[in-house]
Amino acid sequence: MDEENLNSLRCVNPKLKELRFNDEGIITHSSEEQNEVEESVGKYFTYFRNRCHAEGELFELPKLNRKIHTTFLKRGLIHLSKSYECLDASRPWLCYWILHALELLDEHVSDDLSSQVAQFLGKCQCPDGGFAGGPGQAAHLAPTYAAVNALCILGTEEAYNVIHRERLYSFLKRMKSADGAFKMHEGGEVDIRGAYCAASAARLTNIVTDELFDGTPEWITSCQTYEGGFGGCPGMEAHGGYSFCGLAALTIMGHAKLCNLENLLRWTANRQMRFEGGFQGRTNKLVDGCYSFWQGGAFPLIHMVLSQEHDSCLSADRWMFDYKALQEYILVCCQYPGGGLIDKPGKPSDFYHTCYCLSGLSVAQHFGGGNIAHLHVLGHPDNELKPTHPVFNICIDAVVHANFYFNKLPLPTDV
Ligand SMILES: CC(C)=CCC/C(C)=C/CC/C(C)=C/COP(=O)(O)OP(=O)(O)O
Ligand SMILES: [Zn+2]
Repeated sequence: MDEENLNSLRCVNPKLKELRFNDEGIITHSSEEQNEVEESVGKYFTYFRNRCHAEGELFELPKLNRKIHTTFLKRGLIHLSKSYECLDASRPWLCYWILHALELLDEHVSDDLSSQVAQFLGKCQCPDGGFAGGPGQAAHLAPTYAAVNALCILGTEEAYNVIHRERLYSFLKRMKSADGAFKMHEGGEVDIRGAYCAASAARLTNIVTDELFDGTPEWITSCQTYEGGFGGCPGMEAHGGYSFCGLAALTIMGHAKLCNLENLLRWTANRQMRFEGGFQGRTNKLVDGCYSFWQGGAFPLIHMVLSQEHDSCLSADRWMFDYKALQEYILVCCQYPGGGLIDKPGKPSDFYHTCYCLSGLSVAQHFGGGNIAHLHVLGHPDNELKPTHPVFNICIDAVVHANFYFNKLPLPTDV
């Protein structure tokens, strides 16, 4: 199409009316948005630096406002505002997001509240196994993953005993298709989240059998795209959320090498934004604090597998991503003054972003060099979070404790 036609098309098609010109040529709608984000993020960095200079040495360190985030989180465990009504089918998720954020901050939940949460999650468990988004709803793999994670974070005998392992196993088997993929719920969509949610819940509760994941690693691998990341299903666009699910599920199944890890590493590393320091979820999209974990969490997993093969080029001082820039984005741009963390400047806080921004911050602090031996806390030393387990995204001590408890129990007999 020649220049003249292109110009008239822009005028005719209302969807393209956002297109603007500048001296260098066309600015697309998405590059316009990218410019706006860079401008607002830039203001935050500038504001932070000016404030540091004004207030002197003591304030030169970006600080995690633990107190205000803790207050926000603890209130959410007891009371949710009306704006959370739309998450009525995601109630175990809310428990998980809040509990995980609190454990990262090393905040204690009282025995009484812990017991109330465990009992509530028990009400979300379905008679035929698995957990639903709320009491009386249908079992679904996503809230099942969230409920198992939340109960493992609580880590009490009462919480562990909520999980009916035999029925959980039966539910997971019912969700499995012949090609190795998992559907999210009875009659529901098949996508890579299903494989991860099933693998994570099964591994934590020690109900993994060869039969349960027969063909699953191959199906997951078929979701890797030409870009290097994973799509939700074969043929879909690569996305950080799906890539994490694919890689973490393959890791649980001991088959991470089935996919092309070099391509995945290149694609993931290139999703870190050169100006903002945070990650985008997919090519040509905007930075978002939650991808600090969905993308950032892939590095320790990739490191774990590749370092077994190429020891020398993956030593602790060969960073796979800019862990300082990620910490800076989260600390400077993603803390909401009223408590909680956010997607990007200008957005309100919510429990999802609080959970995944803090999870990403934990990864950047503890796994910047790939393995846990090297801690790099940007800013105030008090910013240090507990290390999250990059496979399950609950803290490592909670995984160890759950393994200790469930690995003593026998595998379920076929039901
Ligand atoms: C365990 C589990 C259930 C994991 C979920 C993983 C996850 C976050 C998947 C994201 C899916 C997706 C295509 C989002 C795009 O949203 P968007 O278009 O609003 O955002 P974008 O512009 O940043 O891509
Ligand atoms: Zn987000």
